[in-house]
Amino acid sequence: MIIPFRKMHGLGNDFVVLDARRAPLPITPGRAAAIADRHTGIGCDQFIVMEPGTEGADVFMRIYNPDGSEAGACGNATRCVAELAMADSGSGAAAVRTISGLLPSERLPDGTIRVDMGEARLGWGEVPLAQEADTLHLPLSADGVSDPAACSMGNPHATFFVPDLAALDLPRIGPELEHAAIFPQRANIGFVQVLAPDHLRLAVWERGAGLTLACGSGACATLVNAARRGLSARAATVSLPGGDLRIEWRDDGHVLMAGPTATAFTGMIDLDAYPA
Ligand SMILES: N[C@H](CCC[C@H](N)C(=O)O)C(=O)O
Repeated sequence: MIIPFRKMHGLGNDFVVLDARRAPLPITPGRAAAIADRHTGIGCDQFIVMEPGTEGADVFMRIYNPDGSEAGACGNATRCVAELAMADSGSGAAAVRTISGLLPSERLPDGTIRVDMGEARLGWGEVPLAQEADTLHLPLSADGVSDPAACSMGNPHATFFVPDLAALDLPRIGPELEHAAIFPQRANIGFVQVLAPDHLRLAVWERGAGLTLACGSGACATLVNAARRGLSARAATVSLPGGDLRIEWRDDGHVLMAGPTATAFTGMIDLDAYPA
């Protein structure tokens, strides 16, 4: 089955996007992982399938990590899929549904996309954690980092506050933290340096993907955790290796994320060339 694909990214966090809104596609976790492989597939941080929208959504977005695991949120991909839905409808707004909820999105005058990423979930059972714990101070550490906060944006995030990001060996400590026993569904691990109350520098070791140039849900979780700790305001610029996102934790608990989208190229893919 030969079909078109679109290679997109949000600040370098890159995606292969397939469109299954008009007809279902034979996608399995194994085939998603094979297509995401950067040597034997097209290669991407997340594999995205657009499906028909339900219950007020213009589109349903299914998210696979390169290890084949399905994720409940992907902020950078949400902006990209919202952009595609808006281009199709000719409107300046679109609602994207994921397995975690409905995400209203809009194009801002400067051309960036702002997504209401929904409420940050702060309870230990919502992150989720394996046992009851104070999500502001988790009993977890690794070489050079300790005492993270945690929350969910529809996917699990831990946030370590560090004095100097450049001093950390993230490929060494990321995997052990991602798979720590306290995270029954693993977790995305953020490392943040607070530059100012309205400016955070963040790097994320992503669950199922490793180090990425940007993580939208991670930027949201980081801002929320920093504000909860009194280390930042409720709105800030989050600077990731791939660029900046503007994040706001609204008084109603919803988290707004604004940032760019880009299409790198389009092409055709033969799904039968990839093992199901
Ligand atoms: N690795 C994440 C999914 C992608 C998140 C990230 N790319 C974003 O922009 O939010 C997880 O397993 O929860």
